[in-house]
Amino acid sequence: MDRPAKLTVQGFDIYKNALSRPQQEDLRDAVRDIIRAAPLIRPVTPSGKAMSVRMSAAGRLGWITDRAGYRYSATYPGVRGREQADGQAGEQEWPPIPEQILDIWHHMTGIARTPDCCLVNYYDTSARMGMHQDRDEGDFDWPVLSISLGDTATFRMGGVKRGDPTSSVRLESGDIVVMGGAARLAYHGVDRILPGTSTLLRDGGRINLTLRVVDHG
Ligand SMILES: O=C(O)CCC(=O)C(=O)O
Ligand SMILES: [Fe+2]
Repeated sequence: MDRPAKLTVQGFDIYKNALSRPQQEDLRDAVRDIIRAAPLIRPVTPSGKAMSVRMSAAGRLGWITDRAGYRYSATYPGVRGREQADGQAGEQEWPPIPEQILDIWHHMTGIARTPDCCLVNYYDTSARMGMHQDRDEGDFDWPVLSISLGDTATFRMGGVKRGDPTSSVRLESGDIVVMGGAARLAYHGVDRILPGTSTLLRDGGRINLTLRVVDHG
């Protein structure tokens, strides 16, 4: 994997076309394995509103949200079919972060430390994500790395204050974004998914992976 060309927009480092089609297919299959172990759930925000994005995670910690708040959890909050036929949420750990995803993190960031969380977001063509900061981690010196797979998204980037001017870029399958430095606490969100823009995912939609060092305590 070469170091792809970088475009910087409002402090967000955007690497277009960073992953080849075979790499994207390999990642797609790795994500399928994660989702098999920890099926996608549609989380609710602390106010009780269902998110349009569905989520899973891999790693030591997964980011979750429910009525109790936004946080990282060492266990999967959903109900797993086979072992949890009684309908009780389990005390099941998240699956490990696949090696090829860790390789991308190390290669793109140059950071030796392994991320704690690989959040998996699945957007169907009507899903979006409102403008927000990623601020549930314990240390904002570590960047967040994001990988896009499947249909193109319109990704909106702002500043560190809500209401700062924004601009948007199209993130296509195989693009990588690194949010570090000034952009680490910048607002960002996904305005929309452009249906039919990729053949990577059989049923369409978009997968976004975000890698984070959580570093609590
Ligand atoms: O889907 C994306 O590109 C961004 C996801 C995101 O901002 C997040 O999961 O915090
Ligand atoms: Fe985010």
